[in-house]
Parts: sequence; structure tokens; C-alpha cells
Amino acid sequence: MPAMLGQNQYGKAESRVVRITRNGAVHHIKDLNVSVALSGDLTATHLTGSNADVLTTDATKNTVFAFAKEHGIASAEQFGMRLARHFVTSQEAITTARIRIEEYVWERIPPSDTREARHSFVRANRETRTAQITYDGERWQIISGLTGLTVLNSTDSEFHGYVKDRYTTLQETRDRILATEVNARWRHGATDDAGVAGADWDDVYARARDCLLQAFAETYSYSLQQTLYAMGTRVVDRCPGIDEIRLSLPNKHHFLVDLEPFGLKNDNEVYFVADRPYGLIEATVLREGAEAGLAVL
Ligand SMILES: O=c1[nH]c(=O)c2[nH]c(=O)[nH]c2[nH]1
Repeated sequence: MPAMLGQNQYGKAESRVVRITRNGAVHHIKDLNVSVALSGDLTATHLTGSNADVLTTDATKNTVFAFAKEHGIASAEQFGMRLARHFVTSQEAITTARIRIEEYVWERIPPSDTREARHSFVRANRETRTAQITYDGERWQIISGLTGLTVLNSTDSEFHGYVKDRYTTLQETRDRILATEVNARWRHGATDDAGVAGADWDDVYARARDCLLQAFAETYSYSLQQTLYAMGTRVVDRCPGIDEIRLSLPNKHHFLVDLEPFGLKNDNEVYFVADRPYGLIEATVLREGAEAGLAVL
């Protein structure tokens, strides 16, 4: 029996689109991972190599970004329906469109004072809390921390004035998204039995976490390095039990999508989220006079 073509589909998987809607100074964010799969009468392209009925996967990705600009994202369901309808009704060969969407939910970071929460967010799934305890029969070393605390500022971040060598292509920016996944380890200063006996570890954790979030939200940033230092300093200043903190912050780059080819203006609204490579910014912040004791993460 000769071979024959069975079920087939194609499209662009995992377009990461972030749509910011600006309501004055108060911003709203939608963050989706969109996968498009189209099917229909695509026998010719598989059997003969003719691409006459092939809408490129590149165009399906562009449609996701252009629709985010033109129509906004009210809900993943509504956005997916709009896309699916578009592909099926605009392409004669396409009879079925399957749009899979993961939505990453963001919550506002509450300010430490009475100001309104405007443009700083924390990813809704909780981080992982970590602890490392070392004891030699006399002295304790307690290192606590967290990984995977994902945060984003949709404005109040600039990056310019850096070295421009032969290989520098990055454009300077006065308004960008600053996003990172906070990985932190902090060392408690008390090392004897008396010092650790009364410690409320949950309370210290909650305070350190709050300090990290609030410093991230409240720092007008000229680099992730500067934001990192502000976050570490806030922890050392406000948590008297903590002598040292090491932060490892991947820069989760959000690039503006060029919508000009579709006759659309991108007014800092539609971003492409790159997952790799990423900048990795790391530093330790120490209480003055304390000895460095944290190994590099
Ligand atoms: O905050 C930043 N720091 C950098 O060192 C850097 N390098 C880069 O390409 N983008 C950024 N952003």
C-alpha cells in the first residue's frame, strides 16, 4: 500500500506577547504565550512543495502582535477567538485554527506608603522559599532566600549612556519594561544559640520579601544593576538580623515589536518577550563591617 498523508497542522508556537494598556499613570498588563496551529487542505505543500496555500508561520506570529495592538487583549478566550476566526475566514485553505494560550497573571505590588499602585507588578504564582542551615556544634550559619519571584515595571526604567564599541547595536531607551526573576540568598548575622533562639523566621522572610518588592517598585531605574543595589540595600537597612544579601537577577528582555510593516504605530504597547539569551546581573550587598560569608550563587 502506498503511503498517504494523515492529520497535519502548522503554525507558530509560543509567541510571547505582553500588552500594556495605559490609563493615565495607571497601567494594565496582559501577558500571554500564544500558539497557533492551522489545518485544512494543505496536501499540496506536503506532496508537491507548492506553497500557494501556505500562510507563513511568521505571518501568524505577526498577526498575534498586530491584533494585540489593534484590538487589545480583553481575555485570553476573546483574543484566541478573534485570532481563530481571522485565520479560518481569511484563508481559503484553512478550515480549522487551534489557538492555545497560556496566560501569566500579574498582581500589583502594593506601595509601602499611601501612593496608588500604578505600574509595578509581581507574577501571581508564588516563589520558592529556600533555606540552608549549617551548624558545627557551636555556631550556626543560617542562609534564607527565594527563587523565582518574577517582577515587572512597565515604566520608570531607562538605559543609556553605556559604552558603544564596534559590536554595540542596542538602542538607547528612555522608557522600557524592566522585568526580572528575583533569586536572592540572605545571611542572618546571629550565629550563636542565643541569637537564633528567638528568631521568627517567617516574619524575617516576609519582611525581606516586602523590601525586595517595594524597592523594585519604587526605584526609578537607569540600569538593572542600580535596581539590584537598591533592593539589597533596602533589605540590609530594614531587616536588622540580615547582614548580607546576594542577588542574581536575569534581565527578562522585552523588545518593542516593529508594527510599521502593518501600518501600525507601536506606542510602547506591544512587546516581544525573549527568553534567551538574557543579561544576568549579580551582586552582594553587605552591612558595613560585616564579613562576606555568602558563596556565589
Ligand atoms: O539594565 C541593564 N544593564 C545592562 O548592563 C544591560 N546590557 C544590556 O544590553 N541591557 C542592559 N540593561
